[in-house]
Order: sequence, then structure tokens, then C-alpha cells
Amino acid sequence: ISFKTSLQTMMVDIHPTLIIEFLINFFSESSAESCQRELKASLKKKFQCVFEGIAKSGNPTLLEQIYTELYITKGGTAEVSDEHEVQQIEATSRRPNRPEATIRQEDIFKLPPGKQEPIRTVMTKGVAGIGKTVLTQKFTLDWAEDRSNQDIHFLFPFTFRELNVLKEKKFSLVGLLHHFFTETKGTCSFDEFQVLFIFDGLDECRLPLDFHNNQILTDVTESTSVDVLLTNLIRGNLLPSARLWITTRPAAANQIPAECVGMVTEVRGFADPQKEEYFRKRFRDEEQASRIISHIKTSRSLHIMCHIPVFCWITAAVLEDVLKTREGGELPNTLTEMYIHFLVVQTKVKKVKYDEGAGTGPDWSPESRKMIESLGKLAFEQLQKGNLIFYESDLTESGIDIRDASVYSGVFTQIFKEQRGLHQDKMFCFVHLSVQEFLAALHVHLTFITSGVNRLKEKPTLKFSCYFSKPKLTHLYSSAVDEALKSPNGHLDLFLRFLLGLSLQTNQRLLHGLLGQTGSGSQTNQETVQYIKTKISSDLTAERSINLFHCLNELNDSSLVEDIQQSMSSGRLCPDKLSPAQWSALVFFLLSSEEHLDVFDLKKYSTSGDVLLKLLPVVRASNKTDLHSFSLRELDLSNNNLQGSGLQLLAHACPGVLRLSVCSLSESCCAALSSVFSCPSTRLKELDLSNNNLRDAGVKLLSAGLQSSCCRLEVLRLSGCLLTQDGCASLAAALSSDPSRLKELDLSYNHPGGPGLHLLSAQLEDPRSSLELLKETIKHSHPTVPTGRSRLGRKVAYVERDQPYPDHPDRFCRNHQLLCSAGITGRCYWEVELTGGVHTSISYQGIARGGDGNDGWFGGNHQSWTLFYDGSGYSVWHDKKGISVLQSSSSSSSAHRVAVFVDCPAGTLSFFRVSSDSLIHLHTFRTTFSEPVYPGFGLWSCLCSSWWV
Ligand SMILES: Nc1ncnc2c1ncn2[C@@H]1O[C@H](COP(=O)(O)OP(=O)(O)OP(=O)(O)O)[C@@H](O)[C@H]1O
Repeated sequence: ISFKTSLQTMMVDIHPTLIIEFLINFFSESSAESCQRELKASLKKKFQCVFEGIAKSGNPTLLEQIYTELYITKGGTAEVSDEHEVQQIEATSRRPNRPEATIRQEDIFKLPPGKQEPIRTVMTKGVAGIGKTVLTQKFTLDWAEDRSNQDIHFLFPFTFRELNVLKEKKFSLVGLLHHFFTETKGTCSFDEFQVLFIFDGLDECRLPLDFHNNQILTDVTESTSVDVLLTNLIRGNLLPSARLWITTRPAAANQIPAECVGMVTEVRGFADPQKEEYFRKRFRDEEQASRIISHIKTSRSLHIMCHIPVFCWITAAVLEDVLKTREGGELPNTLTEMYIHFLVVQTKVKKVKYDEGAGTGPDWSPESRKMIESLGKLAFEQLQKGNLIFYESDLTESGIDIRDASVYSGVFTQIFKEQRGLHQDKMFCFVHLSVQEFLAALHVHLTFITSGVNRLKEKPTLKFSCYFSKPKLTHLYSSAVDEALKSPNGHLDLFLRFLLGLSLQTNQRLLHGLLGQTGSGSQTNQETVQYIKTKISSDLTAERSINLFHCLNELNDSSLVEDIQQSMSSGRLCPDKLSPAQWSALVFFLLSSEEHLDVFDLKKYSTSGDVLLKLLPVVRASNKTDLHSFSLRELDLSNNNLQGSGLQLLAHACPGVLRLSVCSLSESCCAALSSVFSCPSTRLKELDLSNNNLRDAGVKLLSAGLQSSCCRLEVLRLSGCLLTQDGCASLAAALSSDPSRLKELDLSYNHPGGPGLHLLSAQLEDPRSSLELLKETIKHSHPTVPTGRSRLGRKVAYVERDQPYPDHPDRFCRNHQLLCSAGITGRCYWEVELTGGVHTSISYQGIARGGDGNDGWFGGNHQSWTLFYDGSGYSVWHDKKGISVLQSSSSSSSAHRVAVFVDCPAGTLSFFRVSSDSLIHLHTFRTTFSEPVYPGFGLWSCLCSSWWV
């Protein structure tokens, strides 16, 4: 009636085009409303249940019944984190008591206080199994059931898993929405609606998200490949008014350019009270829940791991079973034990469900054995490649019959999930990365026991030699330790813990029937323990030695830690006399001891900068570190891979000068430092942040702190921090604010551009500004490409053929590299055209030429500095420390030029990329050259490496 009346009223005196417009609006609105209703109904159906590792035949659990609040923090960057996920879990597990900005699940898209604009793109990071998917499901369900976020008209939850299978297909954005959400077919224009896209699991994305080269697309009805749709949607070219939520494991976060992300949040899993809540929700029987909770609390390792919801789920499954069958018996304590029980429990479940077995004790049938062997092979081979999602072809490669695959996933539903993407493409994954790591370790163990082949060495070297001597398990373990230590991102750390855990006879007995013969004896274990201890004594990073201590734990050896504990309790601990192994033991002990971490009083140990550096992992982990008596005037932590952790504490502790040059700091660290500037108790006067990739976004955060009336900073060094005009504008705004006390600002080796410098130079003139000195030496020492340069026409290429040159002591024995014969003492500029993996370096004459080759690599010692191009990006190295400086968009096979500018008297060495006769600054080393330097070149491999000068 109301429609009819309105229409009649209008018909009387309104222009016909307006009537048509009214009609279109009227109908599109009502059809949009019905689309929304149907979409909500379908999402409600889809998300009200959570499949806890059971993909097919299990009983779905209601999300509402198990959902336990997750701890989510705000802040951080979209940058990649190199730490292995388990270390992150262990580090982050201690943080919840810190006053960090947290955010509730339902507020993720609320307008932030004081902001006019809503955030367009939120990225949520979190390690495997921490609850990202469940979180997006809860958000979606709450929306679909009208509980929250009703300002959103349409919510479209996608997973990268399902988008992967559309790799070869073409869609328009509207077409893609209609394809996945058929309920919305009645709506063709989403411009005037508030739309939220959820993209879950960026780490699983196999689409080439090329943000730099993909075509720009603004038309939502134009068809193209899905990756082009995604890059344009994320960049805001398509549907600029839409909101986006992307979730990812930390290692994959940097696939999205930082400028496209408005806010980063991180799921930290369950805080301590939520762990209890989880088990109480899961076990309605209160007594059973209490027993399980108190057991978990007795083992620090288990308690920490229970921050990860999926681990809670594994623990619940194991303990439920163990408590049933082992009244009064010992409960699993180490990680390996827990995972062995998990496997045993699953086998029993399978026996009861499918083989009508009694379910008492695991009886490994030949089929179950074969299945575990195949899954183990798959787990190991894919772990080596860094893959967590597998396709049918990966299964075939590991000897798994594709026709049986669904039976496998049906049987071992809780270990191995089968995912069905669109078009019924099958994808598989283990329920959790740690299950994959466990099965991979089991595979390596079994292969060695049965055939003497060490899978970590990849060569069946023992095939013949085993006729003469029995292959030794100690070799397997020591090579596994070596491989794990070699991995740049620690991807074998947890694998190693499991492999060593499996060497214990007590654990092997639990798997009796699967393993057949047991392998190692106590002699082997002792040798392995000794080997690990020698490694701990060597020069390892804190994270690496901590993992080795966890390994000793799995081997039931706690002697190193006990020694330290005794020295501590007897008051004999003397920090100046500790060996590297004892330092590591102290760090590990402090990290694993609950009470020491509540308030960590550093002065108990020493007040030297060196000690502070060694104890940094503890400082990072402690809830509160007492650094007030730490009365250093100046603290120089330059050239350390700090990555920002513990910075806030350090900066508070340091009253005068803090040097953090070349510390791998990024934008995220600037928020911490900025909050120090504005803290009333700050006494920081000079801060050197040179040669860290802070970029404009980081400097913007610092500038906010500089404006605080509490800030006492007088000297700020930001040389070589990748700043452009925007960064300079933020600094200029901060300096013009009233209370700024900054007198000296070093901006050399950045790209401020004319307007940027102009803004800052104006501060020098302004009598109200405190700025007295502005260094922007880039104008002078940043070379322009010289016009009259000549091509030397020297070319070197990598060949795999003997060369007819006689031996010479100046020749590098192992490394494919050479030094020029003329040394440089003044200023020199040269360019190199390269393809493939190439080192462009300078070095002193004295660099090692012989030996095993490890010390003589350019950048692998204190005598040389190098820019290394690995075929996809650049990194700079000196004294074995490297930082990545630029990812390249060109392919490894295409030639490109880099330039080197060395200024010996000034002590600078700069590397640039030459791009159509302009120079892009990559990095500047600053040092004192004590002798002449020689240009050097190295060819990494047969990737057709070659260079011209
Ligand atoms: N908030 C929660 N409450 C209860 N259980 C949860 C919660 N979050 C996760 N879980 C449990 O943990 C399991 C794994 O969670 P989820 O799949 O969300 O992890 P994820 O972070 O997406 O992991 P991945 O990176 O491996 O995809 C779930 O199947 C569920 O059993």
C-alpha cells in the first residue's frame, strides 16, 4: 500500500526519469535486503559448527559451545618474521600480562577512537593453530545471527585455499561473488553497500600476488584472473569503500605491501584463564577437567604449548584417553610423549570405528603401519620444501595411492584433513604443523632403523658401507642437529625435538609394534647429549641455543641447567666468568622459571652492556624488568640483530646515548621507541637508528613521540633509513611543534627529495626551532651516475670445467670469487652488470683464501663487505651478519646493474641499484677503513651467474 501510494503521489507531478530512478532504487533495495537475508541464512548454516580436525565423518561441534575468548593484540607490522613459529609461541606466551593494546573480536572493524575514517584493511597474524580461522568464523556467525557489526551489509568470507583452485579461471569481481555466494545473484552493484571481505589463510595462497606488475583494474564487471582481482581489491582500486580482513601465519604476512594494510592485529591464542575455560567447556565432568588442568600446570612445556588452541585440542584428546586407561599412572610430560600418545589414541579410535576392534592397546595392522609410513614420508618431504598444503600430485609422489586418499583421511581424520575446494579439487594438510613435524621425525627415525639410510643426508651413502659396519644412530642425530642449525628460519627445530625424543627407549616402547626393533641405547643418548652441549658452547643465537635446551629436555638431560641453578642458589654465579654454554643455560633457566620472569632484576647479574645483550631474550620475555639501577651513560648495541624486542625497556634504562645502528629494526620498533620519547621519566638524549629499514611509516611514528612535551631527545640519527619526502614531512611537522628540543638530525643516505629537504631546512632558519644541524650529505656523497664512465669490458662467468691455471696463494681455493689487484684508498665508483647469484664486494687483502671455504666468503668475515644478489633480491653482509635490502622484480635471468661507491677517508661504502641512469640507494656501511680495500666479485652458483664491469 505504501509503495502504491507513494507511486501515485509521484506520478502526479514528478518528471518520468525520476520515477524510473525511484523504481530502480526501490527494487534494488528490496532485492538487496532479501539477498542479505539469504546470505545470512547460508553463512549461519555453514559456520555454526566447527570441524575440529574431523573433515568428514566426525561429529561436528557447535561453535558456540566450544568458542573460548582469544587474546588479540593490536599493532605490529605486516612484515615477515623470521622466527620459527614455535619460538614465537613460546615467546608470545609470556606476554599477556604486559599492558598491550588488545582488541575484542567484534571490534576489529569499529571506528578507532579519534579517527574519522574506518580502517579499510586489517591483517591478522598468528601462528599455526592459534585460532585465526575459528576467529573469522565466530565473527561471521555473530554477523549472520544479527549479534554484531550490523553496519556491514554484506560479508563475504573466502579462504585462500578455495581461491587457489581458480588459478586458471577468469572472473569479474561481481562474477566471483555470485560464484561463491549464489544468494547474492540478485545484486550486481555493491558500491553503495558496506561490504566486508574476509580472506583467511594468506600463507596457503598459491596465486601469484604480484602487486608491482599486475594490471590496474577498477571495473567490478571486467573479467580477469583471480590474482589480479585480489591485488586490485587489496590496493583499493576495486570497490574502494569495501573493508578487507586478511588472516595469515606470520611468515607469509609480507606478501601484502605494508602500505595496503591499515591495521595489524595478532592472535596470541589463549591466556592462562582461557586455557582452563577451554578444558572446562570441553569436559563437562568437573573432576576430570580439574585433573587435566592440574596435570598441565605441572609441566611448564605443556602449559606453554596450551596457548595454542589446537594443542589444547590434542592434549584434551590424549589426556581423556590416558586417564581412562591408566588410572593413577604417569601422564605424558614431554612433547614427544604427548604426540606419541596422540598417534596411539588415533589408531585406537580407528580400530574401534572401522575394524570393530576392542580398542584396548594399539595393534598396528600392516595397513596402519603402511599408512603411517606413507604419511610420514609425505610429512618429511613437504616439510623440507616448506609446504603445509598438499595436492593429489604431492600424495602420489610420496607413494600414497590417490584412490585411497579419501579412505586415509576418513580413517585418520584427526591427523590428516582432506579439504575440498571448489570443483571438488582435493587438497590435504595435517591438522597442525606440529603433527606434520612429528610424523616427519617418525619417518626419518623409521627409515634409519629399517634401512640405515639417513634421509637428512639425501644420499644413501650407507648402501654398501653398511655391509661392513652398522650405521650409527649418533650420526643421524648429529646430522639432524647440524641441519636444524643451518636452517635460516628454524623450520626443523620442532622436528629435531621430536626426532631426539624418539631416541628414548621409553618413548620407543610406547610405539612398540610400529617401530618393531628399538634403536638407540643409553650410550647413543649420551653421545647425542654431548654433541648438543658442544654446539651450545659455540657461537649460536639465543633462539637456537634455547631450542637445543628443549632438545636436551626431550632427552631427559638437564645437567647444564641444574649446574647453573645450583650456582645461582648458592650465590656463586659470576657473570663475568660464564662460558657461552653457561650463558645459554642461564637464559634458558630464567626463561623456563616462572617466578624469575615476573620481575627480572638485571643488576643481580651485572650492569655491563654485554651482559644486557646476552640476557636480552629474558628481558624480552619478562613481564617487568628492573633496569633502573642500570646506570650506563651510553649503550652501544649496534650491529646486533635485535629486531626490536625489548627495545622499550632498553630505551627506558638508558639515560643518555643509545646506539642501535644496523640492528634489523623495522617500522614496528618505532612505536615502542616513540612511546619512550613521550614517557615522563625518559632521559634519552641521543639516539642512533642509522641503517635500519624504518621507512616513512616508522619515522611518522617516531615523529609523534618527538612532539611530546616529555621528549628530551637532542640528537637523532636516521642515516640510511629508506626515508623519502613523506618521512621528512612528518619530521618537519614534529620539529615545528612547540616543545621539540632536537638540535641535530642526521638524514644522510635517504631520499628526501627537494621538497622534503626544503621543509626541514626551513626549521634551521626558524628562530623558534631548536634545530641547529641538519645532515643530509646524500646531496654530496650520493653519486649521480657519472656521464663519462667507460666500460672495462671485463666479464666473468661460472663454468663447471677445469681451468688450465696454475695454483697461486692469492687464488681462492673453495670459493668462486676473486679480488682485483689494485687497491683503493680514496673515493671510487664502479658499476657491475650481473645475472644470477652474484656477490659485489670490497675486501682487505688479508681475506682467507684457503681452508674449508666458510670463512673466506665475501661478507662472511670482518675483512669484507658485500652486496649479494641471490636471483630474487638483495642482501648486504659483513662479518656473517646480513640484512635483506630489496626484493627485485626482475627475474634472475635478466641482466641488471648495481653500483658501488666507496669513500675510504669518510669510511662509507654504498651500494645502489642502477635504474635507467638513476641510482636507487640499497645500503650504506659505515666503518673506518684501516687499510686499502679491493673490489671483489663472487659467483654463487651455476645460475648462469656472470658479471661485467
Ligand atoms: N577460540 C577458540 N575456542 C575453542 N577452540 C578453538 C578456538 N580457536 C581455535 N580452536 C581450536 O583450534 C583448532 C585450530 O584453529 P584454527 O583452524 O582457527 O587455527 P588457525 O590459526 O587458522 O591455524 P592455521 O594457520 O593452521 O590455519 C580449531 O579446530 C579448534 O579445535
